[in-house]
Amino acid sequence: MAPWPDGVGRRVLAEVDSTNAEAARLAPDLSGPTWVLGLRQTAGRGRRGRAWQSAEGNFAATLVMRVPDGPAFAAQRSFVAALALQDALAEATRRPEAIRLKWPNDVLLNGAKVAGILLESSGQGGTPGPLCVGIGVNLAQEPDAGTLEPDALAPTSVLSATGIRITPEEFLDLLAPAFATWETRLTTYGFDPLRRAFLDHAAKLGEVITARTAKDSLTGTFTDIDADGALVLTGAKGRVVLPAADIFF
Ligand SMILES: O=C(O)CCCC[C@@H]1SC[C@@H]2NC(=O)N[C@@H]21
Repeated sequence: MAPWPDGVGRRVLAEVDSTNAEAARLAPDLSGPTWVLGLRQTAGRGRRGRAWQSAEGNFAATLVMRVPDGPAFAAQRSFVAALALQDALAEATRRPEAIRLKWPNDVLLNGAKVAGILLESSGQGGTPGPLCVGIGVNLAQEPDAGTLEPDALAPTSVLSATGIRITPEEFLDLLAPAFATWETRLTTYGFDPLRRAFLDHAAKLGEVITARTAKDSLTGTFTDIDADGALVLTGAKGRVVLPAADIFF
């Protein structure tokens, strides 16, 4: 296992409402990037205002870090997080081929959702603050499918898919070094190596998928991720570039 990254802090809390909320509260007093791990999370937040259920034994943590201002810099950290999750889950499960990345913010194990990423800025009053990279992983239990939206991808957990038990603290020891490695690659070589690595592990590349944006629903072949991290679909309307969407398959 790689060592804990230099200069990165760690706070472990027995119970927290949301690690993203706690990270935002702590941010003004932190001197460097810090992981906030909640062993019990009572009001976990998912994307698009959804709730995130964090059952006992699951991983709920947020890395609070400073990035240059601008949405591109924040969005690149969701690729850092996804690739770090790919590495950490591959190490934990010893089944790298079973793990795929669902653009932009989910991780699949045997085709079912095992992890999600939620990026939030901790800024207040219009001033951007440090970025909160929230990560939830179903280590021990998956949510009851009946509690999810009807078109949500089926959930799974590391335990039910593989029989492997790993604690949140052990998982953080895998994830934090992996995140630091991808962050260093990004800041040293730029976004392209991350784009290529993501494509190597992307779910449904070359297949027909449906992407829903706030305004539209588009079906086409998932052909690429562009230099800004946007999804490229090719279909009846030609090549369509979607900076933000939810994808369904
Ligand atoms: O798939 C999603 O909708 C994203 C889920 C992100 C959940 C994590 S759990 C740790 C962190 N704290 C939160 O309140 N949410 C994120």
